[in-house]
Amino acid sequence: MPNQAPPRGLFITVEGGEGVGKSTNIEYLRRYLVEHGVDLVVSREPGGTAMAEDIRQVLISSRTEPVAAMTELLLIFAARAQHIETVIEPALARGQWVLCDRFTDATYAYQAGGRGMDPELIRHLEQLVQGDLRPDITLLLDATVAVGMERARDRGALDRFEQEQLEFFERVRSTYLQLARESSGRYRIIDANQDLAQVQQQLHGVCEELLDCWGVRQ
Ligand SMILES: Nc1ncnc2c1ncn2[C@@H]1O[C@H](COP(=O)(O)OP(=O)(O)OP(=O)(O)O)[C@@H](O)[C@H]1O
Ligand SMILES: Cc1cn([C@H]2C[C@H](O)[C@@H](COP(=O)(O)O)O2)c(=O)[nH]c1=O
Repeated sequence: MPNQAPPRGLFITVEGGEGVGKSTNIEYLRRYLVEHGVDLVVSREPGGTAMAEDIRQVLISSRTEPVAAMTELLLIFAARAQHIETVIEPALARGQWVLCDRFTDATYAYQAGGRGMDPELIRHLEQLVQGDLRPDITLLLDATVAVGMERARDRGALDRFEQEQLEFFERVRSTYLQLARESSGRYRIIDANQDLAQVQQQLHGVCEELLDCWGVRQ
């Protein structure tokens, strides 16, 4: 009898502005899903492979030379191409779930919303680099810019993106909220202003929904 391919894994992304709690809550999600038997790959963007992590360092390092918005955008998609081809696609094809800290919605929020680049340009690159690959579900951790930046500052030195003006982060936040409205079927908005226990209570509900969805796929 021919081997049957495993059902394709679920592609989950976590988005939000600086300091809203993505890393902290990805660890909560990872633990919950693994404890419930999910074969999971956790990754992040920019990054997720040795080469893409090198590109991440180039992107986030503070520097005196001004960085052209186009250079930034192309580096982000170069890292993404490497990440998709060597990590994300193979994992999904093996039936593993992929939980990724940021993906292309971050490019719409930061490069289009924050920097003012034309979203059509991002759509072209998205199609070129990703083909049909899109997240199945996106969790948006939404907090006010004041709350997120206070948490980011308490954590330590700020990187090149974190040194932007408050208006930049307001545009990033409103772009994320607009994306969530436009793709409401894919998005789950989590109120990340709350304390950690309350945030994780909201995430618990999403995890149950994800496991139900998994049951349907099996
Ligand atoms: N709900 C919360 N209430 C209070 N503090 C929190 C909460 N969530 C996270 N933190 C703290 O805020 C800081 C930033 O959290 P974390 O690094 O998880 O955010 P992040 O979204 O990954 O940040 P960045 O995108 O800037 O890397 C950490 O010190 C974390 O312990
Ligand atoms: C994927 C992606 C990321 N960025 C920016 C946003 C953040 O400031 C940094 C990554 O650091 P973090 O620890 O995840 O906060 O990169 C971006 O501008 N565009 C993107 O597509």
